[in-house]
Amino acid sequence: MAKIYTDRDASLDPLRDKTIAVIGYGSQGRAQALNLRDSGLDVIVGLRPGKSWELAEKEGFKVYRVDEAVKRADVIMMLIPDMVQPEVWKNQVEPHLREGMTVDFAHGFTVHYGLIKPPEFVDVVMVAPKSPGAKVREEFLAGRGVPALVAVYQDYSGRALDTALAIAKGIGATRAGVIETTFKEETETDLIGEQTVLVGGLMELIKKGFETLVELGYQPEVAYFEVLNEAKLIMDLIWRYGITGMLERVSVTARYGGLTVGPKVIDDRVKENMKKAAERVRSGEFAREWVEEYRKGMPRLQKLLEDTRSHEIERVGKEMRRLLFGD
Ligand SMILES: NC(=O)c1ccc[n+]([C@@H]2O[C@H](COP(=O)([O-])OP(=O)(O)OC[C@H]3O[C@@H](n4cnc5c(N)ncnc54)[C@H](O)[C@@H]3O)[C@@H](O)[C@H]2O)c1
Ligand SMILES: CC(C)(O)[C@@H](O)C(=O)O
Ligand SMILES: [Mg+2]
Ligand SMILES: [Mg+2]
Repeated sequence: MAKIYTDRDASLDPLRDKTIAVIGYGSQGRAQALNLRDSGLDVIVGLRPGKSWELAEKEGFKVYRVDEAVKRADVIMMLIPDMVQPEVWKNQVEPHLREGMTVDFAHGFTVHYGLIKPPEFVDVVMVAPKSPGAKVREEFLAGRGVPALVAVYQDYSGRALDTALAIAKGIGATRAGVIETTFKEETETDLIGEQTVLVGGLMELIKKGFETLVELGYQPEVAYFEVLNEAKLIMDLIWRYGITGMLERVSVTARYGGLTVGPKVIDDRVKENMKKAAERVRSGEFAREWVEEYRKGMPRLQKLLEDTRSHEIERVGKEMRRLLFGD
């Protein structure tokens, strides 16, 4: 049984009288910095000059260059993109680390795949929200939290887990539930999950469902409402009530059709494909490919993004979202 921590099991004490430097003010950085500050903790932000710097200052933070922020802090939160972390670490973080500091990650990628090798005199922990950054903030403001995973990679002080749990509490995650894991388990499950289900799988399922309806001659707007907009509404039912709970809340016709046809569409070959993707993550092959793509300037990523942007579902989606949300 997984070890799960909630608010009762965590205290903010390990972070009191400490300065936390949140490095990066993007998706996770902004959400976590704001939540930690609202939890009464001392937070500064480390960045390079640019839009994020202006935003963080506008939102009331003292902002410093990364090296300067590291010098002023006791706890460093590495919330910049995974591929950017190794260089920033080498040039601006590592040279200024002092004995007994804590370094926190929101994903284990760089440490697990050996792109960052922390010195032995610091605690190395991870608090990985199982959520996009915007929701980390939104749920916190609503008095709730998103679940997270917590892990200790290196326990120099003997109190690394307490510090990690304090971070989890400060960002609101213990309100929801925090599971203890390892850097390896978090890194591999996060990558496998986002590639096969959350980002890759969902996106492809919706696109292929849309293409199928449009190719059969149905109106693209009808197809959009059917397979994209309503996917969120059905997902909300699964999220809140579970799969059986969702089945209980759709028509008996949908229940029978879904249960009989679903496994024919998403068949065992899909699972075999998922296992292949998982193997590439577990062997480090995906990480090597991604590092290489990043070094080349990400031409493949740009091309794929452009193809996605020009897909018909995006054109129709823009119109339909204007109707739904007025934007
Ligand atoms: N995005 C998510 O929802 C999410 C969810 C869970 C975990 N994570 C993890 O959180 C970490 C941060 O990811 P993110 O998506 O929030 O990042 P992001 O892409 O939103 O980070 C952008 C921020 O990093 C700053 N930045 C970029 N390069 C920099 C540099 N050289 N020096 C200083 N600052 C720089 C930018 O100014 C900006 O403030 C990653 O490890 C990621 O895997 C992200
Ligand atoms: C939000 C996700 C997909 O869960 C996260 O893992 C990420 O990499 O952005
Ligand atoms: Mg991820
Ligand atoms: Mg994730």
